[in-house]
Amino acid sequence: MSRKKAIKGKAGTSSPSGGSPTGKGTGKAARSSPGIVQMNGVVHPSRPSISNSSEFYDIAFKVMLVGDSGVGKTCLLVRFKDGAFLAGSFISTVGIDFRIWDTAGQERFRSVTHAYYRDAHALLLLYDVTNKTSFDNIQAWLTEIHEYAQQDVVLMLLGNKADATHERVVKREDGERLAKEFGVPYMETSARSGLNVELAFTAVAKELKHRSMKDPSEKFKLQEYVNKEMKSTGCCRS
Ligand SMILES: Nc1nc2c(ncn2[C@@H]2O[C@H](COP(=O)(O)OP(=O)(O)OP(=O)(O)O)[C@@H](O)[C@H]2O)c(=O)[nH]1
Ligand SMILES: [Mg+2]
Repeated sequence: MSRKKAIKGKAGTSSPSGGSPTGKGTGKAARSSPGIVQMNGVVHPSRPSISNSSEFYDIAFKVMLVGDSGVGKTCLLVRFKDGAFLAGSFISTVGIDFRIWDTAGQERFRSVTHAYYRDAHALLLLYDVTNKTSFDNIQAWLTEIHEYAQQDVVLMLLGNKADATHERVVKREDGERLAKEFGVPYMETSARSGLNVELAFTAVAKELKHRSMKDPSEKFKLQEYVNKEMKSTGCCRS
């Protein structure tokens, strides 16, 4: 059996309580529509999308995007989906099926979000580089993650909206420092320009695949991979 023949990915986005885990919100994003978005990346485009079924897949992962309301979780996911349809290596092998549950982020959905944490294999934790509050709330998000997510969940911190240079209030160095402090891989992204979007998902997928191998000959180092890939494409350090 080839474990490589197919990888099924599920992704969801979440911002419980319509903002931060502290309930403070970001201030910047007045609207609170933290939908839970589920995406099934289905290999074999000739097959119809198969939701809630893993019979065709050797490996199935669930990935969640979390962070304050308005940091760009939905945009990042949509950007990735479009990239996946357009970009080289994915185009011939991956079809994407989206199901969107727009939960509006009300308090009463918090328990739903917590249930998702428990099942998540990977979490992309986003803040918005133009929104200091969303950055300050990262620690609270990490507390929530430690409380509800699996202990060995793959976690990556993303500073999104890196394209918005004029509005930027959180420096890349600040993100790096925070990530180091908590031992979490980190990079900046932009759903608008596409900066590092595919890399973020690919890095997480590679880490998950590595972990799922029965006999991992060497440990996959997510941050090193990300740094190498950013350098080799000559992109995106600021
Ligand atoms: N400049 C810039 N704007 C972005 C980027 N990503 C998202 N936005 C904008 O930020 C706003 C919020 O984006 P969403 O993706 O809806 O945010 P969200 O995190 O899903 O928010 P909730 O669903 O409320 O939790 C939108 O107006 C987007 O256009 C980005 O990379 N760059
Ligand atoms: Mg959203």
